[in-house]
Amino acid sequence: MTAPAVELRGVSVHFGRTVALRELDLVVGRGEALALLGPSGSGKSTALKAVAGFVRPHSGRVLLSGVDVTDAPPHRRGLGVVVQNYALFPHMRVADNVAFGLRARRMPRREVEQRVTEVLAMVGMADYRRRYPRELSGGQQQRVAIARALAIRPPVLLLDEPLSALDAALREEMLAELLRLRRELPDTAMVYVTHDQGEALALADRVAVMRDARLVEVGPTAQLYHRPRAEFTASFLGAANLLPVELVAAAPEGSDGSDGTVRADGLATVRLAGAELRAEPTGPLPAGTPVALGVRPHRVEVRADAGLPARLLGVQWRGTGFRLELELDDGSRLRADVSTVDGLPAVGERVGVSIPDGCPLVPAGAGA
Ligand SMILES: Nc1ncnc2c1ncn2[C@@H]1O[C@H](COP(=O)(O)OP(=O)(O)OP(=O)(O)O)[C@@H](O)[C@H]1O
Repeated sequence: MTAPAVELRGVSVHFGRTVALRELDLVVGRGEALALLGPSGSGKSTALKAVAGFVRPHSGRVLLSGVDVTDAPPHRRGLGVVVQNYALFPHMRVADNVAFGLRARRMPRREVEQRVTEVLAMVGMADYRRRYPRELSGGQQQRVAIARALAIRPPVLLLDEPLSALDAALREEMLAELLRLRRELPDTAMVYVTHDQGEALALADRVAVMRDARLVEVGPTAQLYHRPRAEFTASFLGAANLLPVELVAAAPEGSDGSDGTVRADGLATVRLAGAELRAEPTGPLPAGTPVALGVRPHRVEVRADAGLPARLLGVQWRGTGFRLELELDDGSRLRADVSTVDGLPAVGERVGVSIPDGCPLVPAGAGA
């Protein structure tokens, strides 16, 4: 079996008294794209720097293709690195920026030429090789930075918020470019640091959610989106409403459902504001722990006449639709995204809310 592209084993990083990363275990397969997703200060960049060799772990090991590189300097790790502010050499032309790592490796001149041409074409910058970085737009500089990182044909490309300095339209364009690059380079693993869930969902095969220097949850992107195990994941990835519910009938561990507590489809029954709903436990729900139902705003239906009784607290127009703020009769607040407010009463009036069966059920406070 081939070794994974990247392996972090119990990696902790301290900066003075600050613990920036706490015993992180993470594996990235060959050719796999993993997004490190989390709020500011959660330790994402520190994890990436530990892989790159820019910070020294306090404890734990870093392996690349099965080789322990914990003590190796960055330039001996053979990785491609792209950071948020491009960091091109300002006094060098585009072609020389891209050739830098190849020359440092003493690659013959002709091959350097070929490789520079190849990677600049790959990022759509073939016509800009004689420009200086200051003569390029932000998006173009970032393309050159990616070309420079790819020039050495690294087995792993590390990207730290590569789109965060770009405006919204350019971000979209670059995201599409990165997706195309992924298809062109199926053997290159990517570790992608972002706080933007949209980027993580679009690019990653798997997502690792981080919070307060810890890994909260890691799994295939769609699984984390649809079946988060932690409350924090549900709220961060897809901005779910987290509604405290009462568990009426759950799956006892090892139950096949024959005792009548769970139906054959594995859904549990919960009570929300006096009504019963069916929900999907995404992991064990230890007896007696409070549980929360993760309901994404676009799955909430609001009508004038039917459903759970609620009050409409506010309406925001968002161009593509409306975001409603609601309060159920038990006091829980929730957001709903709807395409029209036709037929709904005014703010302050009573409405009916319906929540579909099958929403994920998580232990309240998990991942906190
Ligand atoms: N060189 C440093 N010296 C001291 N503290 C640091 C250093 N680098 C990071 N930290 C601290 O370590 C913690 C994790 O930082 P890190 O940059 O990994 O977070 P992040 O999740 O990447 O955040 P952001 O999205 O804001 O970049 C933070 O509390 C940060 O202040």
